[in-house]
Amino acid sequence: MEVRCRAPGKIILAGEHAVVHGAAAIAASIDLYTEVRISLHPSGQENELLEVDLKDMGLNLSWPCSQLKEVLGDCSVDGSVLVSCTSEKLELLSGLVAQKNIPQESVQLNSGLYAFLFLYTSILGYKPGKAVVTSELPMGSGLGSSASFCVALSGALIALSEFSLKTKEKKDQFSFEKNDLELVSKWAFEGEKIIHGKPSGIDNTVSTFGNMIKFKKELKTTNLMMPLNSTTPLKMLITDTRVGRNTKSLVSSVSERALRHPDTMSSVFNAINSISDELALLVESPAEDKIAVSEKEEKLMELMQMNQGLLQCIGVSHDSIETVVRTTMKEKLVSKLTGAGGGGCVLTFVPTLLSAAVTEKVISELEQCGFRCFMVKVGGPGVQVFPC
Ligand SMILES: Nc1ncnc2c1ncn2[C@@H]1O[C@H](COP(=O)(O)OP(=O)(O)O)[C@@H](O)[C@H]1O
Ligand SMILES: C[C@@](O)(CCOP(=O)(O)O)CC(=O)O
Ligand SMILES: [Mg+2]
Repeated sequence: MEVRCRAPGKIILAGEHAVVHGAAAIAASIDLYTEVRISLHPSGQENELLEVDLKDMGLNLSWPCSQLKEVLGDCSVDGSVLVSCTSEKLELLSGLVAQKNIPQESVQLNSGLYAFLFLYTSILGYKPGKAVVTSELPMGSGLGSSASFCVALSGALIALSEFSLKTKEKKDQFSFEKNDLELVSKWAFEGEKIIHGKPSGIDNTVSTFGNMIKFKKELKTTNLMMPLNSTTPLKMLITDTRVGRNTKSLVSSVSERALRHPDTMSSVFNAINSISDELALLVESPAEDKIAVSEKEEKLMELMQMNQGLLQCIGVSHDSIETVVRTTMKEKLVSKLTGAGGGGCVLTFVPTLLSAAVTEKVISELEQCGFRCFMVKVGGPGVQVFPC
């Protein structure tokens, strides 16, 4: 039995970091995907293995299923019942990965591998199988590679566990329904917790459901997730500064600053919340003629600019990000970091009437700084499963 599942990366138009502390944020899926293909092998054979092939990293690892069972213990496997990874379990998973002597330059993959082992064994138990992972997303650069990996993986695993419940004739008709999508997103969130420490849930939500969403984390009730219908297409240039960073440490540095300056940081988070609220209303507002479109674009750029200022003030900007902001500003274009910051990717809004010549000039200047630029389509589909 085999399935292929793909899930998109994302950009955050407003509200990163503040969303972890309860503010609203706006995110949209982009047309760059992570794909996970899983084939299950027949059980009851000798030397059964769970294999993972991270194609882009050239890393192929396997564990005997008997070893996984011995180390992780018996588990009651039911993909429809969510469980969180305990610190004891994480320790056991880290032991299983440590045995593989992963090269030093790939250690950032460790947390992804813990998430892989956790999700696979929690949803499918110790069934022998092979997962092949490929991704179009630059890893660790703010475009949500961790969430798209967790969503594509959870999607493939849920599809396989549901497939096994379906009658033979229906096996090639699988597609995710609303309940499946919610389950996929929740499992992916459990994976994100292993990678990020304290995710808000926005990345797995937008990667699962696609389009553009307004998201707000709720402590006591269900998170707010509101799809937004943008009335004008948004064109975004992405600049990858190629400066590596790690979401987990940036998120915890902001939390530490919030502990040191609770009132001040809470005012900043409130200001970011207002930016997200305003941006949500703006993208859905009608713009029937050219004047209305350009007024709307001016407002959007101003909101992005204010958000970048506040991100800088909470300590998550970086010299490379500021270089992109200054370089694009020469052509009156506005840029802001996207995702956790500290390097990674920067968004530049491309107004409808901007000439191709100016766009090319800006890209060329950014590339001379050693950055990589590309355009993305904003607001496409979320997770999709394809039977093989
Ligand atoms: N294709 C993948 N295979 C394995 N692990 C991955 C993959 N994509 C992302 N990850 C995990 O996610 C981490 C990057 O996540 P993060 O720091 O949140 O940055 P971002 O989500 O912005 O790319 C990687 O270090 C790795 O552990
Ligand atoms: C900083 C944050 O708001 C977004 C992180 O996105 P990324 O992992 O950098 O793509 C964290 C979160 O919301 O979980
Ligand atoms: Mg991430």
